[in-house]
Amino acid sequence: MTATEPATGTDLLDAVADLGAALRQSLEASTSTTASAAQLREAAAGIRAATAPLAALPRPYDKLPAVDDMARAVRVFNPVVGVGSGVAVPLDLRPDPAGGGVVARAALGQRYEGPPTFLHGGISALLMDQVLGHAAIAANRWGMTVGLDVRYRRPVPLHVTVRLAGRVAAIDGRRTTVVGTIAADDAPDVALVEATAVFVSPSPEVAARYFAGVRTASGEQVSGRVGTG
Ligand SMILES: CCCCCCCC/C=C\CCCCCCCC(=O)SCCNC(=O)CCNC(=O)[C@H](O)C(C)(C)COP(=O)(O)OP(=O)(O)OC[C@H]1O[C@@H](n2cnc3c(N)ncnc32)[C@H](O)[C@@H]1OP(=O)(O)O
Repeated sequence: MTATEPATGTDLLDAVADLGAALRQSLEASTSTTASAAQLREAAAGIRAATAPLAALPRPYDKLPAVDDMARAVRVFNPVVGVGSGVAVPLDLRPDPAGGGVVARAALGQRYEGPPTFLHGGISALLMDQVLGHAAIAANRWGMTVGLDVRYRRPVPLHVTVRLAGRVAAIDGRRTTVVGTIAADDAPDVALVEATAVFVSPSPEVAARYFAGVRTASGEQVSGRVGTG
């Protein structure tokens, strides 16, 4: 069982993951196709037709999806790790066997392009925020990001397997400092991106104020207890 893998293989979860994969294929194809204007319009019409029945059955945004598992920090529509998200990679974060922290490998596609043939820097920051956040959670230190420092040493190539890693560097009260890198998988010691994030666990009063209205699919209030256990 991994940090980001959903708890159970239900039919709904399988379907959510299947739609997520189709959405990602669609986004990738739309950013890398040479199709004609007529072909693009036909695709747009088909996608709109497929979307309408989903949009007719909305879920309130303060009600968590039935497929989420907050106790294990599994969020199925998370924009980085969520298997149901069209914009997610999705990253498959696992405990780092080299000791401490978490690690994932992925090849990033053209839908994440910034400079031609390279990853968008904002996407690197997004990925690092999530990876470092999971490293904090893996150390039982869930918190909200209060600071994220990203150093872009070299551009991250698209379509090449990269290694994304994070580990807790310091703990101070409710503050957790986490460091991490993005590197080519075949040169893991040469950081292309270096990041440091500070996560702060909200005080109980603040957590209650922020999340009091949030309910799980079965109607339970969401507690501040988030972990990977
Ligand atoms: C019931 C909850 C369930 C949730 C379940 C989640 C499951 C997750 C699963 C999977 C995802 C995992 C991965 C996610 C990755 C992405 C994370 C994000 O995108 S987070 C969104 C962006 N971040 C914000 O919107 C924060 C905005 N900031 C705030 O709301 C507040 O600053 C908050 C709540 C974080 C802290 O507020 P205070 O009132 O509780 O605490 P104060 O007293 O201000 O600070 C506490 C300590 O932290 C230090 N601190 C505060 N800000 C700091 C900063 N910028 N740098 C350094 N230290 C700072 C302070 O100096 C203080 O330290 P001293 O106790 O005095 O030593």
